[in-house]
Amino acid sequence: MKKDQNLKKCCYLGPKGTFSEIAAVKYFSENVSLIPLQSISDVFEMVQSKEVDFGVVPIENSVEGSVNITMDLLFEKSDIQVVGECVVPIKHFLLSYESLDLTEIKKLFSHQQAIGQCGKFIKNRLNNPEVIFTASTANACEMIKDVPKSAAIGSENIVNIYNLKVLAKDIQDSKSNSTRFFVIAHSDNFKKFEDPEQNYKTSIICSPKHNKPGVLYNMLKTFKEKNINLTRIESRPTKKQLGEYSFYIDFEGYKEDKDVITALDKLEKMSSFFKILGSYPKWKERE
Ligand SMILES: O=C(O)C(=O)C[C@]1(C(=O)O)C=C[C@@H](O)C=C1
Repeated sequence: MKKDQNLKKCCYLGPKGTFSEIAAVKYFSENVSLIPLQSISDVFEMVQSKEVDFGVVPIENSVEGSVNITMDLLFEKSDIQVVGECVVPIKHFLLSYESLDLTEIKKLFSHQQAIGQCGKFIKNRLNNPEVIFTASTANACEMIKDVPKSAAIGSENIVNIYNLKVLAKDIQDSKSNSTRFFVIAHSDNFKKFEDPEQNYKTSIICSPKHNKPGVLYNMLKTFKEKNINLTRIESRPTKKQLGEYSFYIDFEGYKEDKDVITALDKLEKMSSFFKILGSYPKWKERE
């Protein structure tokens, strides 16, 4: 990656070799200087402090669902805007510094999402190893260095960085396993998108004001009335009281479109908490 003084800076969950790094490279190509950090929460803090221009964080996986820490930080942190999305196919490799038979592995290290995405392989092919969750897949590869009979789950990219042996390839349960990432920026650095030809998506969070029959139905009806296509709806507990939820909604459209403004105005009136996370170009694989 280039180290040019004039390049914009983008931080991500490191160390080098994570899927978050793959996402950042895929999204920005060579046009950014990459800064690996130790946690997703460090990425949010660095973006909030304006020390970097962008951060790349995982938001959801096709098998394991939402990345809760990212969901919660999007709720909590102010001055953060979602300015982009990127989808990365996730292929997991079983890696070690030793040449081991699969059944010899006593300790298995990886990120919780990666372990979840390889659940069937771990159950069917390994001999019930102790599973240790790590801050990232690349961090798992660092951690197994001095642990005998250990292995890590990580990306193909990491094999050469750490000089690892590949014990098994493509071990994810689903062949179409993929993770969606958000590109975040400080609101002050946010430049309005002005390409009318682009297809945009918008992400919001809202918590209904009242817990009564039909509340969610009425909230969602506002989108139907304006013919707005929802692409995702997820809930997270508000953490205030059992049974109270915030809804994370993604839909097609730009936050300043006339119909979107009308729908969101209505929705805000029904909400005790309401936040527009941002509008961003819908992800398209580049040729
Ligand atoms: O640990 C990594 O390599 C990451 O970039 C994190 C992460 C995640 O949190 O979902 C990203 C993509 C994969 O789904 C597995 C792990």
